[in-house]
Amino acid sequence: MSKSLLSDASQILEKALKYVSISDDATEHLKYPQASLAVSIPVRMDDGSLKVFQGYRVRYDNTRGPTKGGIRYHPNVSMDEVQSLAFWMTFKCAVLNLPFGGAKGGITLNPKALSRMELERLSRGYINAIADFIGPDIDIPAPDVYTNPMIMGWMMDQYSIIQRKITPAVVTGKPISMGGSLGRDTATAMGAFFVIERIMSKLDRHPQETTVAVQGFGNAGSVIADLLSKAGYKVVAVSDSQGAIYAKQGLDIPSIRQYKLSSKGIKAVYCQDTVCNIVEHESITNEELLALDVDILVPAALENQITEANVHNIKAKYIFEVANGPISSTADEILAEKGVLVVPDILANAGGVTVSYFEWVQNRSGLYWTLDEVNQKLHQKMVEETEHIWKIAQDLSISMRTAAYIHALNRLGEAINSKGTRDYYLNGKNNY
Ligand SMILES: NC(=O)C1=CN([C@@H]2O[C@H](COP(=O)(O)OP(=O)(O)OC[C@H]3O[C@@H](n4cnc5c(N)ncnc54)[C@H](OP(=O)(O)O)[C@@H]3O)[C@@H](O)[C@H]2O)C=CC1
Ligand SMILES: O=C(O)CCC(=O)C(=O)O
Repeated sequence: MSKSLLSDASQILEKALKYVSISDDATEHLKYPQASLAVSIPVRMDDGSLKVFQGYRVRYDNTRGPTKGGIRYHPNVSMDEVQSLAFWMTFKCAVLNLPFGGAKGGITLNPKALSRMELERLSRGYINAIADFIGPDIDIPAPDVYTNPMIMGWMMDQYSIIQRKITPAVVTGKPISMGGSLGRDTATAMGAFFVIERIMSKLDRHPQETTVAVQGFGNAGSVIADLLSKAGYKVVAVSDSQGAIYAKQGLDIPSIRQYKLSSKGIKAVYCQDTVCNIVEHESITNEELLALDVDILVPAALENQITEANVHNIKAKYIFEVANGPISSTADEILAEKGVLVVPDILANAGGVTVSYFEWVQNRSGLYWTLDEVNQKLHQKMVEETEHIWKIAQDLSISMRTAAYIHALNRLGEAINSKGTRDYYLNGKNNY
């Protein structure tokens, strides 16, 4: 039987726990998701038929605060995937020292096959089904793959209808007009950019002589490609679910973003559309993109993209995991042996949840920040935690991933131990 994604994801704990003195109770506590909810969501389709979709929400651990994590709409969503994503959120929030635990949600579907009205009914139906499981002090959803501010707006509105009061802090990543934060739309990539810049400067690498390939061209991938190319990095390849394009001399990212907005796939750029100023390039596959001889590889699509099957083809020197879980645990070990520097998801993509935290704070205080304030605070947090993790990795001669988990485990272990044993004596009420 193949290993579940969650058991593969949690392999890292064994490595990190060797360096951390936390109690056996705390260790045991972190092995399992605290609460996992599976729901059926009936949706009236535009043609009058009824379709039932499967949805999930998992709260992995709430010791450090209400749980936090995005909602994914994708055909591959399963309970195992959502539990793994919630596990990563727990450690990510601890790495960034946010007052949150980890959660994640998802619905199994291809959202591209639904009309806007069907999507809205589905999103509101999902909130009806999970309303008792979430809340501004309990669990706070946000966007992830194939969800966006519009969907977050519907979800916040539906929750407010159920509660009979406007409750903006129940969901982050909302439209600005509904209490969203400035800078949340670019936050995942902006946070990753701050981490990349800090690590490249430590390694004395200059943008102009650094080539980059980015897999995935959505909220995270398209913005990081743009930020890097504007900073002078040579972004030579980008991709989406349909395929990739490559240009040795570097791609014109703003034009490709513009082109992608018109909802044509990246590969269609190859057909030399005259409206965009796109440099000469060739069409390659996603698999070929991962194997390019570049300095930096940025997986920004889905999990398990680099596994035992293709890890030996990887030529990049540095990998920044903007996607969650793009490297399997076995591949991660092989990359470490090859001397590839991997900056893990729980640091590299934590800008999104960090600005979600800022949004939650703004919603609760009623005071809203400028874009500069948001980005300055984001910069400060990303750089501070990058420095901590870099130092742990250097001091102990271990990978950045193990260092990041050590950093998170110290914070989580302390919080779990501070709570004592009261959780275990609440007569079944320990799942709030
Ligand atoms: N949004 C956020 O705030 C955060 C996201 N992340 C993580 O970043 C990753 C990307 O999320 P996000 O950008 O928000 O998602 P989006 O839905 O905005 O974009 C996903 C992108 O990935 C592409 N894609 C899908 N499947 C594949 C595939 N098999 N190969 C290559 N590309 C593929 C999509 O292609 P197409 O355009 O053709 O559909 C799309 O360009 C995920 O792992 C997510 O969990 C992490 C932290 C925060
Ligand atoms: O913004 C958030 O709350 C969560 C974002 C997310 O899902 C992630 O970091 O993977």
